[in-house]
Amino acid sequence: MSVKYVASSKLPTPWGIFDMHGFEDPQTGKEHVALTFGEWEEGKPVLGRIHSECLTGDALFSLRCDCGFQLQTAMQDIAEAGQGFLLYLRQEGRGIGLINKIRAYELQDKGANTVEANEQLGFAADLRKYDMIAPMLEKIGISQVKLMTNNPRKVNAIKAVGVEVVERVPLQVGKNKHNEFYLKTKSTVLGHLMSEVHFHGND
Ligand SMILES: Nc1nc2c(ncn2[C@@H]2O[C@H](COP(=O)(O)OP(=O)(O)OP(=O)(O)O)[C@@H](O)[C@H]2O)c(=O)[nH]1
Ligand SMILES: [Zn+2]
Repeated sequence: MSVKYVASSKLPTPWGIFDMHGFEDPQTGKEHVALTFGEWEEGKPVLGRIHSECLTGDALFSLRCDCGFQLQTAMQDIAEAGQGFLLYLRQEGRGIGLINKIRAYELQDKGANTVEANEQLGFAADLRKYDMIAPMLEKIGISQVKLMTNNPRKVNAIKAVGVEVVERVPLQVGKNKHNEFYLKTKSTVLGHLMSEVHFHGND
């Protein structure tokens, strides 16, 4: 199995007190985190987000993408719903890593889109893997998920590792003038489902 559960603690946030569970992947050396909020009956679908690390958006307030806004909104929505989970997966830059993402941003500053930049660097558009989520979800007692995402390919990749996704919940936040082209590329090239109507925040 790809990841090992290590320890749990409380995580107080502006939206409420989550429980935080740490996992280690001995093969990659990556440390992944699961947050849980409230309680659920085993076997019932649970609202949640499977979030890929974006240091720039999640921690450094970048407006180049929508990651930080999605992270905050997901945590807020989970707390408001009274129950839910968030898996924070350490696969920065869709799996190419932080420094390569900065290289990709440099190419994007010169006109490439997010996919072209990856390809110019010799990477596929999306190198993420989801095999670690099955043991993480099992540990926190979840077998069926209502997944907050705009990415149907991610839904399929998650189903492919044996997780039942019973519903896709759109998570369209954070559109601004710096990420307009990026979000457009995600919807036209990467297949993300974005409707103009749902965008809000930082316009
Ligand atoms: N290589 C690369 N990675 C990026 C870029 N912008 C954001 N990322 C990474 O993309 C990942 C998030 O993936 P997204 O494609 O934004 O969204 P998603 O997870 O597929 O779908 P949602 O669930 O709708 O957010 C994070 O790991 C970010 O670090 C970029 O321009 N180039
Ligand atoms: Zn981002």
